[in-house]
Amino acid sequence: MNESPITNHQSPPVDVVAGVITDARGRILLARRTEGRDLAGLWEFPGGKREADESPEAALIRELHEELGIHVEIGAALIAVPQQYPHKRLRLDVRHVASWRGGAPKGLDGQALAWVPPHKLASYTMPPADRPVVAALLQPSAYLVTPTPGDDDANWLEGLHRALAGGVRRVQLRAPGLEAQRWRQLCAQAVASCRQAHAAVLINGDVALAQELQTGLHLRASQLREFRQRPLPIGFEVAASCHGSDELRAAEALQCDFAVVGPVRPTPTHPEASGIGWPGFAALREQVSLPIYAIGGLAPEDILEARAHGAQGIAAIRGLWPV
Ligand SMILES: Nc1nc2c([nH]c(=O)n2[C@@H]2O[C@H](COP(=O)(O)OP(=O)(O)OP(=O)(O)O)[C@@H](O)[C@H]2O)c(=O)[nH]1
Repeated sequence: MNESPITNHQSPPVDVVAGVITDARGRILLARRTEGRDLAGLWEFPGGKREADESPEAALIRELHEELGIHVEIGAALIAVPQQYPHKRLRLDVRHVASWRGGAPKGLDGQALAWVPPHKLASYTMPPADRPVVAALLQPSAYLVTPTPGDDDANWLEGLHRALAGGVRRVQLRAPGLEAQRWRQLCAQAVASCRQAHAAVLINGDVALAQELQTGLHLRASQLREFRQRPLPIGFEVAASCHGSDELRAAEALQCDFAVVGPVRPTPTHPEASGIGWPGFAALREQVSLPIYAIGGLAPEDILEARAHGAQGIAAIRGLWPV
């Protein structure tokens, strides 16, 4: 290691490139970091540091040849995660590997290799920057937050059906100020629709209703202080809205599955808040290893840019609600 032992949040990040190599059975290749290196023993996506004069693609091609003995063709970008570690900052730029030749990958540096079915990735201990990478591989890139229903509940349910038919697979049911009994009934119907579409569903703010309807729970930022432990058992998703690093750390301490951070851009729903922009988002993102959706004036066409700043994707009310 040649990094300074003194944490310097302003020091430029180390650029790291890594590849998602998938075999014909859909399994993903992980490599185990060898003894004597930083984060030894942890599993990671094969790759390494980019040299100053290299493009990310050239660096990844070189690293995978040196470490695994294969010649790869680089595919689509998955996510680039800015991450603060105690002694350094890095930006982990992860690409899919479209194809390779040169036979089966071999651990040429003496590193153990494992072909891992996607649903088992979470059981491998990985560095903090890899948690958002695994989430980007497995979880939805869009998180719909429902608008408050107007007078017509059927119309609102129809909007939800259309969003689900359009591919939304994670939904937060939210309607601040709606009368409790009406909202409970609407939620029960909405939960049934989400289940039918195999979409994850989280209820905003109301633990009792989430428990009753057996859904996930989305905590408002102001609720983070109310809980000392995860409010629902593992297996029921818990998420939180966060605006700064203290709230993100609180969400991580509560073992939230993911967070939502924004506004990236100013929005009509929160006109008082000026946007933090993508650099502001990335600066918060690197403080924790939680998967984080970006919110605030975003729509599906922003997902690629969101991923380039380490986001799981975008969360939106209007941007994901069919007109
Ligand atoms: N290749 C790879 N590196 C990762 C991943 N996640 C992650 O945090 N890293 C970090 O990115 C850096 C990669 O650099 P490297 O693989 O060339 O490691 P190295 O031994 O030269 O680095 P070191 O000097 O930090 O020990 C390491 O600090 C490593 O911990 C990952 O999934 N793949």
